[in-house]
Amino acid sequence: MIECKLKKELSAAEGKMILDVDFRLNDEDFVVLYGKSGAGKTSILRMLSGLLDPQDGYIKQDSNFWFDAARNINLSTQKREIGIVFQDYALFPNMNVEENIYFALRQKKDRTTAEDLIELMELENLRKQEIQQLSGGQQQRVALARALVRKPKLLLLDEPLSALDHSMRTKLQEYVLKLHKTYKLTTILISHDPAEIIKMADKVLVLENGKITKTRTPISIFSESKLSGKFQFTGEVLAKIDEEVVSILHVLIGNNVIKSVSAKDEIAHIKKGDKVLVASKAFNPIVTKIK
Ligand SMILES: Nc1ncnc2c1ncn2[C@@H]1O[C@H](COP(=O)(O)OP(=O)(O)OP(=O)(O)O)[C@@H](O)[C@H]1O
Repeated sequence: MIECKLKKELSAAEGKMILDVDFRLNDEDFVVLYGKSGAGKTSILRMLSGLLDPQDGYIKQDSNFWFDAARNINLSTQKREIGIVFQDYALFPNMNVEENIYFALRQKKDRTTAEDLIELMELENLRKQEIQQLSGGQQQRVALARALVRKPKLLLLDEPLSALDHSMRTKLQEYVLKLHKTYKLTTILISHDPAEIIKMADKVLVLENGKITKTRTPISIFSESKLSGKFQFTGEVLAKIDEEVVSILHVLIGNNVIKSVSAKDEIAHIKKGDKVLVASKAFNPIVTKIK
């Protein structure tokens, strides 16, 4: 379990901002930090990893303190059991794939984990490749393998997939989930992409101006009503088509068929032939002249 209470004054564009957060993560949680640019998401990851010192608070992993302002405890990044991957791959350009992964192991000589990661991340054929010759997605696979080679408990991901195109991003999401499960990690991901968040996370911490304002499941965050559901129609389900993480309902309303996208588990109980109520959420009505 990771427990932390972090406080620090940051200099935001509009002036000073107090980052003041208090949260706890259970083992094997997959948590997303979600919020506007400048809300403090990266600062939280930097504090957890020992790259930025909080002014007050503590960070505790099980019974080990990584940081405790009151007792002057502040472990170096290397001594915290973390792996980090940033958006810019931060690999060593003068080393090949294998050397990048093995570099972190100089002290430990744990070849088994390194070899397991090379297999899991499907890097076998790229072992001797220079970093510059790799695609963005391949570089992030190397970065993920390198982050985990010392078997950390906590994986910190600062928008690692945001520079990748859609199909590469979808593939990398699978790799991240595979790593999360295989190594029983606690993972914190910064992401702005609702589809990615719904697919990956168990829990979302919403950050606004340095404070956590909501801790919820992804579905409840992204299906929150933005306006009252004034527009409501009843209809019959003609078809339900299951996609990767969502289901699409085809509903007959009057003489029209409308398609509605929902998270799979949210409408798991709905089947073809059911009568349903369709109500608008963030409704943006379109008006078309008919007469
Ligand atoms: N070491 C620091 N000292 C003081 N202020 C800082 C420091 N690092 C970052 N800040 C400021 O803190 C604010 C929050 O930055 P942070 O990078 O944590 O936000 P973010 O939510 O990750 O944003 P983005 O989504 O754009 O990456 C910013 O206004 C930034 O300028």
